[in-house]
Amino acid sequence: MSRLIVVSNRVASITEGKSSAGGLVVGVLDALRGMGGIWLGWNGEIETDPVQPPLTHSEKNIDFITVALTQREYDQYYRGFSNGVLWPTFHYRIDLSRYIRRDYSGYRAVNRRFAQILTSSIASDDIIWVHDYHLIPFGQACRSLGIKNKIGFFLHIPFPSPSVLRTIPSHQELVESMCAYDLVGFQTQSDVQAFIDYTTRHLGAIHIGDTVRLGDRSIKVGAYPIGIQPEQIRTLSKESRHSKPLDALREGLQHRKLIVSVDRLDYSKGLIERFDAFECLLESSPQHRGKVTLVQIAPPSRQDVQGYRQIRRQLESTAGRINGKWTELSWTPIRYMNRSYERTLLMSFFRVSQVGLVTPLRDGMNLVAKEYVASQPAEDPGVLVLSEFAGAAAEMHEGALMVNPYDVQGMADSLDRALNMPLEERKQRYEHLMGILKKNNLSVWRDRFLNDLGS
Ligand SMILES: O=P(O)(O)OC[C@H]1O[C@H](O[C@H]2O[C@H](CO)[C@@H](O)[C@H](O)[C@H]2O)[C@H](O)[C@@H](O)[C@@H]1O
Ligand SMILES: O=c1ccn([C@@H]2O[C@H](COP(=O)(O)OP(=O)(O)O)[C@@H](O)[C@H]2O)c(=O)[nH]1
Repeated sequence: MSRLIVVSNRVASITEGKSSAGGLVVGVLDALRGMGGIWLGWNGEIETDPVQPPLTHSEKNIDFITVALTQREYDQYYRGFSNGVLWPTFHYRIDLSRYIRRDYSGYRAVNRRFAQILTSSIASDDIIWVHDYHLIPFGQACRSLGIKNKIGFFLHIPFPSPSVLRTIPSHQELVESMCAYDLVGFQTQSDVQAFIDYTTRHLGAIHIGDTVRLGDRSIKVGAYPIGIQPEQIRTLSKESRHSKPLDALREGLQHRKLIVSVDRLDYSKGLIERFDAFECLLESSPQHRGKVTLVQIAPPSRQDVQGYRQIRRQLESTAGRINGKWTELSWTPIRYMNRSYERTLLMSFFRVSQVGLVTPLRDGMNLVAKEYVASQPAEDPGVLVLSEFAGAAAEMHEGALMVNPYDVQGMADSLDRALNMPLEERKQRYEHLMGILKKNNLSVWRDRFLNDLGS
């Protein structure tokens, strides 16, 4: 049987119970656990010495091959081009993008290095599944080393419209390199369409059915929205019901209603607009004052990348201003926490809340939206308030209360509606959403992608 080789920038530690913030790691780990294989990627370490050989170890049915980055590789590949250019541009924040030619060269060099490492572990019938924007040219690097295996690429973040993508000076080379894959998968149909638009308009590719033809290459393209394991999340959500942190949360709330939000501290997540919307709710619906608390969990992320420190400062000052204005002796409106929690605990927080507030300005998928619903008690479910710009909106728009995160008053109105929603309507929405989550769970995502890659 052919083996699965997963290649991604971030590699999870499989240690049970260890928290890992970030949807890619959570999703890929669950997918690999199911079938075993190899996982190649960065181990999160930065070496001061020149390039170190890769480290290997096995845990359960997964063999890990991990690589430390040198400081220069980290600066150019991860901090520079991946998170200083690709991330902001693909999330439509071209104002935050800082293109430096040297970083782009470093980005390509790390992709070549990872491909080189793979050559010593690969068998001819292995299937290679490459993940995310850090590794766009990885497939091409493999091809130039003579690797002929099936290679699929899945982009976890949005693919921008051609006019936005073209702001990256090396856009053409980048997208051409995506054509070295046999299958290119995206989170939503609009991402697929944007890729087809670019390749047909700017590369002269031909689009026929589910393939794009460029020269002698034929690349399958499709939408593969990443899912979760709803039953597993449901079980997790009940596991910590007697834990100290949950007791502390309950005690602090004093029977008030709870709105909960969980995001990496990233400018794409719409945190400032969300805090403004919560304040707008307090202003426009006085009956909620003193009766509802917003808990925002926001673990710091990529703090050495430009744009992230600034959003952190802005959020601290927004939360401080709102709390300064509205706090009473027995009530703090926003509880803002810059730390990560284990998923088990997060799911239990979701379970005791009345509203899950997920309002990114752009997001590839947003697994938190799905986890929120799966954590709810069927007999008294909370309401998901969801941004139309999250990838999850394509599947969840009928069951969630949809909002435009740029419309602060609109979000406040939806919060008011969610907080007052009758039980019957909440149950109907929940049942509908759970049906979708079960139908397109994480195994379906993995199997659909791998079947299409293998066929
Ligand atoms: O590895 P980091 O730089 O610390 O960042 C964490 C991860 O963030 C992004 O996650 C994305 O994948 C999710 C699952 O498909 C999706 O729901 C979410 O919308 C995306 O933003 C990033 O794409 C990963 O590569 C990072 O590891
Ligand atoms: O303190 C935290 C915050 C987040 N997460 C997990 O990290 C993932 C975040 O994925 P999402 O797709 O929502 O966004 P991303 O961070 O990948 O952009 C979800 O599975 C969360 O449950 C976690 O385990 N602990």
